[in-house]
Amino acid sequence: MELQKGEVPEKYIQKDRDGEPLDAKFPAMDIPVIDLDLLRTSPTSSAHELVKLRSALSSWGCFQAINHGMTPEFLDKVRDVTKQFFELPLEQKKKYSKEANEIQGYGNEIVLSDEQKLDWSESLYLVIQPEDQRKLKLWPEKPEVFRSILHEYSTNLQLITKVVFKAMASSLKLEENCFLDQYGESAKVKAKFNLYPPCPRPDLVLGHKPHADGSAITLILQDKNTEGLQFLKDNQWFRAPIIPEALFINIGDQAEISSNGIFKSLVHRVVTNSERGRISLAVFYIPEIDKDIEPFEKLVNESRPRLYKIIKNYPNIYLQYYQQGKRPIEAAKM
Ligand SMILES: O=C(O)CCC(=O)C(=O)O
Ligand SMILES: [Fe+2]
Repeated sequence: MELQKGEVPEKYIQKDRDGEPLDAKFPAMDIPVIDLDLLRTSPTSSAHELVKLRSALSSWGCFQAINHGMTPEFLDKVRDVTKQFFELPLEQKKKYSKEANEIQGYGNEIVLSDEQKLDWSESLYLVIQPEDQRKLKLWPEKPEVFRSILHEYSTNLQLITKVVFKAMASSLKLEENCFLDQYGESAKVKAKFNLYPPCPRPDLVLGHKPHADGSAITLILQDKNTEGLQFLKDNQWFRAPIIPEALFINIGDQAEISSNGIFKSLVHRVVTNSERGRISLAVFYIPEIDKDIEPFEKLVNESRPRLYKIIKNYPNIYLQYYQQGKRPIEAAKM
């Protein structure tokens, strides 16, 4: 259904709020801005960035990346095509609808039970890598530049994810390819375009329910004007600040496992706003499903025992646990 201003149907009203309205003004996260250019250059110039990166990923599990190789103008184009797609008449968007039991395509979140509270959002979910797994018939033809912009964005993210995984490894004093090798050359990269329309009851309704990502890492292009993303740390919600030219990068469960829990995959959610809608583009980097995902041996020692088992096909585990209302990463704990 298309979400409109007006009455909010019961199915969207969150019950287990802890007293506080969902749109309370929470503090902003204090996370660093990391310059990817400094990470690409000499070891000496990157040393300081690596310390910042390790500290950010072990406390907040996220950071903002600048000098990632995409211009602010290009990021605005990505935001524009996202907006233009969601502004198409519903009939046109439905041409790209998810088919039964499919996650790729346009629509609302998957409903797994009758009691499930619904998110105030629409999304378009597309595999972007490996290229031969793209389902082009689900890639919008309107706006006309949608496909070429997404292709260019995807090419850029391929380079960026390599830099980020190598830096994550170096910050842990590990061999720089260890994350990339564990996750495989054909790791899946999925793009999720989100629209959170204005909502008449932001105090009661969420744009995206609390969850941690099942990816290794997620790269988010945030709306330039409207905040909404929040992270839970020590039982308190914090707002993710907007830096228009930055990519917001967060750790998902699989990188928490590989790092033996040093990097944190935090629970996050998206709140709504009564005046303005919000768009975002989240890109998930998902290891090959037949790879063994487990803590790097060098990160297991007497002072830091092994916290996670070997797991395979985490997306499958994720769905089962999520369905039961449990945190999927529990399945991997020793
Ligand atoms: O909209 C956002 O900023 C983040 C969305 C998100 O957390 C997700 O799709 O997993
Ligand atoms: Fe997420």
